[in-house]
Amino acid sequence: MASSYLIQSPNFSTTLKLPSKPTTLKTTPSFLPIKAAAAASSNNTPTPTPTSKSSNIRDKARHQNLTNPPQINNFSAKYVPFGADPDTSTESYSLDEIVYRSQSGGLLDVQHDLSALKAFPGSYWRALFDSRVGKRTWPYGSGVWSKKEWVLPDISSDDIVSAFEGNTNLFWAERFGKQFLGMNDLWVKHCGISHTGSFKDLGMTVLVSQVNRLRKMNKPVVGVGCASTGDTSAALSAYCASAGIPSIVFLPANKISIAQLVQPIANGAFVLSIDTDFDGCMKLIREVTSELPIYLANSLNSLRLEGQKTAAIEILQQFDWEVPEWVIIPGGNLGNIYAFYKGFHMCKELGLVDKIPRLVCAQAANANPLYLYYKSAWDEFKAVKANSTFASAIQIGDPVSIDRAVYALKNSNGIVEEATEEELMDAMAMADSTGMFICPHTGVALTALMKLRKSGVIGSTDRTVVVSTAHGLKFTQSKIDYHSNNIKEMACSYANPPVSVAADFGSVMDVLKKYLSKTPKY
Ligand SMILES: Cc1ncc(COP(=O)(O)O)c(C=O)c1O
Ligand SMILES: N[C@@H](CCOP(=O)(O)O)C(=O)O
Repeated sequence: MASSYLIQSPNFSTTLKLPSKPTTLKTTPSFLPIKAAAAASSNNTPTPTPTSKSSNIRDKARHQNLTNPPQINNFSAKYVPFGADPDTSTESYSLDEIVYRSQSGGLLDVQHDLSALKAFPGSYWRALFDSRVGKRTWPYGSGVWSKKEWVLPDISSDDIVSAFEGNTNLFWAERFGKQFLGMNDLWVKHCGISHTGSFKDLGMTVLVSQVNRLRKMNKPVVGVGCASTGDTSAALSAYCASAGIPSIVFLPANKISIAQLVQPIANGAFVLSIDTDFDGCMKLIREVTSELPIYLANSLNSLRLEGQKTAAIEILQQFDWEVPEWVIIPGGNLGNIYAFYKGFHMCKELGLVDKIPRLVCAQAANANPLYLYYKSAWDEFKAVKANSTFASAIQIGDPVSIDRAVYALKNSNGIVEEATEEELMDAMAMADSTGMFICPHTGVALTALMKLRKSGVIGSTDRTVVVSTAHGLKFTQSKIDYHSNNIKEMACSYANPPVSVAADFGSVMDVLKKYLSKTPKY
């Protein structure tokens, strides 16, 4: 048998058996608790275990830290200019600084000390992450914080603001795959089945936790603000409300769904409805956050992407660390496509897997600046005026993360596709007819899949994951319009309107018989 050693996982409830002891480990990391740490620090005086009546999961985590104090932590992360050459660039910032842009005005990236993480083999990280799933140990019960060492290694668990987000369902789209695409290995990662109904929760737990820490450090942060097409504002306001931090949201008037609008209102955010589009709101929030001590929560802030990247790691985990061929993601402001790339790339870099999937970014044809750039063979990027789309959360013409998206696509042999309004609405209706209840943005991603299947780029047996970014219940009006055949110049080919019928037995029987005569096997 290969040499192995036993440690207890950081949630203290699972003993991990690791294949081999890392040879380059110099200090005992904070997540090598009880047995290994006790051996490393034999004069620890145990403190009494809190009784279940007097303690909560946060207290228990604190107690574990007392009995098993964090050892010298090798892991760290800092901001660096996005795309800077690590051999020549010396510019970097602590994550405790309030900075969103590099000196040259470019984007930032959170850079982890990979050499410290590499002291542990991929098998170690796989076993550690797997050991935390399905537990309620603070904060590791969260799908994001179960990867804490790769997200915000320095933050105290006490400062974390979490709704135990992540760990979302990876749904086998058996019937949709077979019926519409001739595919047998199609999966939908339901990131929208989440606390506030979208993938934004993954990034917002990280950002708001860091703000919580900054405020405890007396840094000048009076509130947190964002521009939003709906989902970012919902997540921001919920996490801020949970931590008692003021949130301020800039929304384009009449351009987001009622279900999305009511979320920040209910969570007590200061909501500004502004007579412009998302790009206009984004410009305003950037100006405002450079004048006032309001922390910027959009994905321009690279902290957000550290949380969002965990969805990619989770997909690999859910496939027992087998890598799918394709991952398809709807794109708007374009932070998420880079977040997914980063999650996959880290897993490869740190030896958890040996390759990464090909990424597809799917845009609405009415808001397609990335698609046009891709089609020009990356010749020249031009922002567009985004037109109205049922995929309203990606009605964005000047995406802040354009450079990140291009990097992700170039380094994953990626593709960009687009979906017209009719295509995305039909795709949504087709998926719903097989038992899903997806949002229009997921309809955009499914359209991209259908086109790539039709052209033969994606094969019938290719393992493919479509990322569903928001809950369908946030977008019911678009479904109502479609199923009522109430959309101008759209055939609504899969509409399924309700049948009005008189309240008598004969009339009900007549319509039922007519219906049943058309159903197979009757
Ligand atoms: C539901 C939904 N899907 C997709 C996206 C696109 O994500 P990104 O802006 O990171 O490209 C957004 C937000 O922009 C969204 O709210
Ligand atoms: N769809 C987003 C648009 C803003 O994106 P962000 O990721 O940069 O915050 C939203 O829901 O507001």
